[in-house]
Amino acid sequence: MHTITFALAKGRLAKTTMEILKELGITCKEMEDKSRKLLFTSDDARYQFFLSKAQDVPTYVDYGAADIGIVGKDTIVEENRNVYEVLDLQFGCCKMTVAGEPHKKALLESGQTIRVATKYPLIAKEYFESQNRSVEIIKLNGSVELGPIVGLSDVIVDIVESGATLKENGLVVLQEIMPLSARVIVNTASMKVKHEEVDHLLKQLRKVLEQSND
Ligand SMILES: Nc1ncnc2c1ncn2[C@@H]1O[C@H](COP(=O)(O)OP(=O)(O)OP(=O)(O)O)[C@@H](O)[C@H]1O
Ligand SMILES: O=P(O)(O)OC[C@H]1O[C@H](OP(=O)(O)OP(=O)(O)O)[C@H](O)[C@@H]1O
Repeated sequence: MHTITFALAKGRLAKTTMEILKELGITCKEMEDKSRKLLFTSDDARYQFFLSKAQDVPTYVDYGAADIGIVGKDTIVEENRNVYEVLDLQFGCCKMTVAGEPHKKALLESGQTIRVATKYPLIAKEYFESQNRSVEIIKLNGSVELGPIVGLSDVIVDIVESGATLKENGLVVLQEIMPLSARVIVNTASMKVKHEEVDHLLKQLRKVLEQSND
């Protein structure tokens, strides 16, 4: 029996991720303490897990420091690591979009070079390349909607969930890039060496998803 190590994304996705693991019977009393400890062992000692910055989850999984990761599709695409994406967990659902002031639609559809502010430079680059659009990408680290408002950029590439942030700032979705949700990623070597354990976990996860869809 191999121990399986999970890398889990901190932030928005963490609560539901932990609830799903609980449904699989993977619990960790230790984690409920408010300590500075980072790496935890499950109560049955079969699993280890840790929470990290979402962007680091694919890195841990790529290097095999974690066998399995749970993280948003946006992070998987942007980090572009060598990992297997094996399951859509169907929560944390939102969309990657191009957004801006409504009158920027014409500029976006023209041949002119446009400025794009984003936390996701790779996703933006690949999207506009696929559209044969020439763009200048400006990397921001948060509150990306400020870009068009203060005149830093023409448009943004960013996540939209309820649309409230766009609306409150006079922006609209101009183009949809891709749907997003939390996904399971697996280290390529663990997929072979720990096949039995990984396969068993994925089967259980699929069952949990089916039950929640009923
Ligand atoms: N409204 C939303 N905005 C952003 N991300 C969302 C939203 N809804 C779901 N998600 C998912 O949650 C993940 C981001 O969660 P998190 O709380 O860590 O966000 P963050 O604000 O980008 O974090 P950071 O502080 O590291 O920049 C995204 O990768 C995405 O897959
Ligand atoms: O469509 P909505 O429901 O309004 O959600 C989308 C907003 O939430 C995220 O920002 P976040 O709160 O993570 O802050 P950040 O911009 O600082 O990353 C995202 O970048 C959008 O700004």
